[in-house]
Amino acid sequence: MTSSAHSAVYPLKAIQRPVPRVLSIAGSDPSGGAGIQADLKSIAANGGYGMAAITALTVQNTQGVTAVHVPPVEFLRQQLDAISDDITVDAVKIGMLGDATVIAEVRRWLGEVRPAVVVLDPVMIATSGDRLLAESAEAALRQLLPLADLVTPNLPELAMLLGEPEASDWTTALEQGKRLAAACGNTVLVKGGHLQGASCPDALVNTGGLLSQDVVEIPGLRVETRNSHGTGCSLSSAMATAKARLGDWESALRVVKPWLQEALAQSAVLDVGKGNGPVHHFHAYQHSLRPGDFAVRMWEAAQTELAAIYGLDFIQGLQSGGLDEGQFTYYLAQDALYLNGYSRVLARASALAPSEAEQLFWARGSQMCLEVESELHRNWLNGRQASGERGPVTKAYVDHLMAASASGSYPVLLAAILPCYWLYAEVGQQLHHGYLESGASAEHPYAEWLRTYADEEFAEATRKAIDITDAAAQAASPAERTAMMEAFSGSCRYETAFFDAPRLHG
Ligand SMILES: Nc1ncnc2c1ncn2[C@@H]1O[C@H](COP(=O)(O)OP(=O)(O)OP(=O)(O)O)[C@@H](O)[C@H]1O
Ligand SMILES: Cc1ncc(CO)c(N)n1
Repeated sequence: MTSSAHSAVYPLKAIQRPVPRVLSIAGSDPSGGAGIQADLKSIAANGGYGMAAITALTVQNTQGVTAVHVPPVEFLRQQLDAISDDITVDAVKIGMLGDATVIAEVRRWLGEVRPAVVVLDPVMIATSGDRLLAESAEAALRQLLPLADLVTPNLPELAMLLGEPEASDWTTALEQGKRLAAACGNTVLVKGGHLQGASCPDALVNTGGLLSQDVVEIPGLRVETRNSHGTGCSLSSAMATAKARLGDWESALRVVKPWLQEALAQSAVLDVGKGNGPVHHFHAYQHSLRPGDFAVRMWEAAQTELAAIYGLDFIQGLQSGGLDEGQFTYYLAQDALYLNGYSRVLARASALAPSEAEQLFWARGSQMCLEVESELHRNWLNGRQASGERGPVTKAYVDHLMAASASGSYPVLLAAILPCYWLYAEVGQQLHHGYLESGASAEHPYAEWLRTYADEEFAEATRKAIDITDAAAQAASPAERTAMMEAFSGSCRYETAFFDAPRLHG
């Protein structure tokens, strides 16, 4: 491709760093919702590598700030220098500064390092109404504004920086934003968080021609929630990160605004604190599965069926030895028929498997089924009076497996296959265990059969089948996972019905 063709594809956007290195210079909120704790989460959630130089320690939770400690400013200098001596900082977000000595130190560092992106959140008063900047430091903060590329005041802070009354409507807020932007020569992000009403817009304001127009407004709906602790911190650090990643403020706000709206909307999930709780920075990740998660979900779904299985006359009779011989024969004969169909379904899983290891695993399983089938005929059904016809449950179960196989989805097929391994291994282990507990009498009429349940090779194959299915679920789409749970639960119900079939149809 020629370079002109390239610039035709990307006429406006300079894609910058894939993972920008973003520094937050801010205060600590031990409850994790605001300050550097919020910044680090916000930076990570928006694709950056987060760093933090701490200006001040607060004692606060979701109900308010009760104390502030500003460590000696020399220590902040050491933190800042340690970072910039070693690391290229792609973007900086500045939050709580505490007092004028801290502001002077940050000003010195900015002058020396000149980071490419500087976002200043002029934190003065917390959501709870507590002061986070000494009153005597307000003039110093005003003088720091021109060193930032983007300033993100809330409406009370915007008014205070201008020395005007607080705006109570959006038009007035935008006018104030223009005055501040003109005075500081940079871009102001005017935030609608403190407005009344159903809408909650934000706007980028620049009077120097830096934006596509003087005011770029991104509309938004107000989320009905008390959990707005740290929204300002989260927004400003997200903007620093997105600017470094995407190259311009407008693109940054277009991705950050809906992200923050969703973080507010999903904040209740966190259930943190009795006051104004934090937002859910990682809401986008909550649907992703970690290894083992899906196996746990399947296991939970199987519990009702397992309980039903243990309650069956067939299982109790097998355990006690009181099971009718004819029912046992029916069960064995149906098992042989079932295994033939199951073998074909495992062969299909082998054909769909994404790796040779899994292909081999299911192919071995398929072969094993046929071996067990002929073993049933040779050793167990030999000499017994059994019909060679598939009973209704056997037929329905195999049809269910065939349908999963016909779906063409490997994860769905595995979910349908799994209960035959898992529930059988589980029930078999319980029965064998019960047999040993009761003294392992050789007189037990089904002693020999109960001993087959102690097969460690089958237990090992079951563990592997669970792992493979769990991994397939991780790679599957949400819709496929829903289909997996359906297929899995369906097979669990057939496992129960299969043990109950001798009583009904034998
Ligand atoms: N209820 C809400 N619904 C949707 N967006 C909101 C809501 N409250 C705040 N926001 C958004 O959150 C961001 C921060 O706005 P806000 O004006 O609340 O800042 P702030 O007062 O500095 O925040 P903080 O609570 O951290 O001090 C803005 O993008 C704003 O639009
Ligand atoms: C440390 C800290 N910074 C900023 C804010 C503003 O929300 C806060 N509450 N705490």
